[in-house]
Amino acid sequence: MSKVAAVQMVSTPSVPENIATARRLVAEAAAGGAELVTLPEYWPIMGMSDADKVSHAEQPGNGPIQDFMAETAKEHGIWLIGGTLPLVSPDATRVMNTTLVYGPDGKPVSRYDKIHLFGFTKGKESYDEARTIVPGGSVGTFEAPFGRVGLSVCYDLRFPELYRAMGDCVLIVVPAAFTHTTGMAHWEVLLRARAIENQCYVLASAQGGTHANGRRTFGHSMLVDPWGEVKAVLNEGEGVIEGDIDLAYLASVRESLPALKHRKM
Ligand SMILES: NC(=O)CCC(=O)C(=O)O
Repeated sequence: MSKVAAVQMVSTPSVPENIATARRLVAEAAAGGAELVTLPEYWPIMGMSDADKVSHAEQPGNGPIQDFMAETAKEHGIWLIGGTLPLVSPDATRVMNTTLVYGPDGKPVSRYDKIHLFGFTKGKESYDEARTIVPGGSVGTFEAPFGRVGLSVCYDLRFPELYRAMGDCVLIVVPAAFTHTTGMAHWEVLLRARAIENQCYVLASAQGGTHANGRRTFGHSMLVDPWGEVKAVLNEGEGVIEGDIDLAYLASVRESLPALKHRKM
């Protein structure tokens, strides 16, 4: 069995403050025995205006946010899935919303740029990520000691074909910042659906509270098992959830209900 953990945050407009919070919560997860820890979407910048978010973009391999993640993975000897951070894109006015994964030696092992960009308008609530983010174009996975891990970000959760394209994963991670409105309606159902249809664990690390920019995020960081059962959840506020990846259990679910073998397309 391998222990994994998800960090939930209510990020503020201050990068140093968010780094301090992430440092404390990742240390707590590692002290609890987690081998793999994931941070939420835009954990260093979620509380900022869109213009400020773009101005904090880092060059790949260079910047205080990436330095922190590399040092922290090494310090605790963990696999750190760095939620997302803004990385510079060829388009000077927009960024890539990127997940970087670090191994226990602190070296980067994988990169995934969020593919599906969120858009939503209901009454006074309106979001259009395409204004500040350039979409990625490739699937992201990496091999952890317990098996393949698939990378996705927030709104990606609504596109099941992305997860099929990852191949056979033991664990899917979903750093997120779901809105409170859409989260109430869809978050848990979508996470459980992805776990059930891919017969794997799903670990989601969320933003969960009211941010300085007025945005309210849903929280409910969650670990779901391959049968679709919720094993751990944190409703709101910052904190850590953890649980086990049990490969024998995953194999037993796939053996008793061989849906993945019955696929026709
Ligand atoms: N940051 C996001 O991708 C938000 C996605 C979301 O809230 C949704 O309902 O989907």
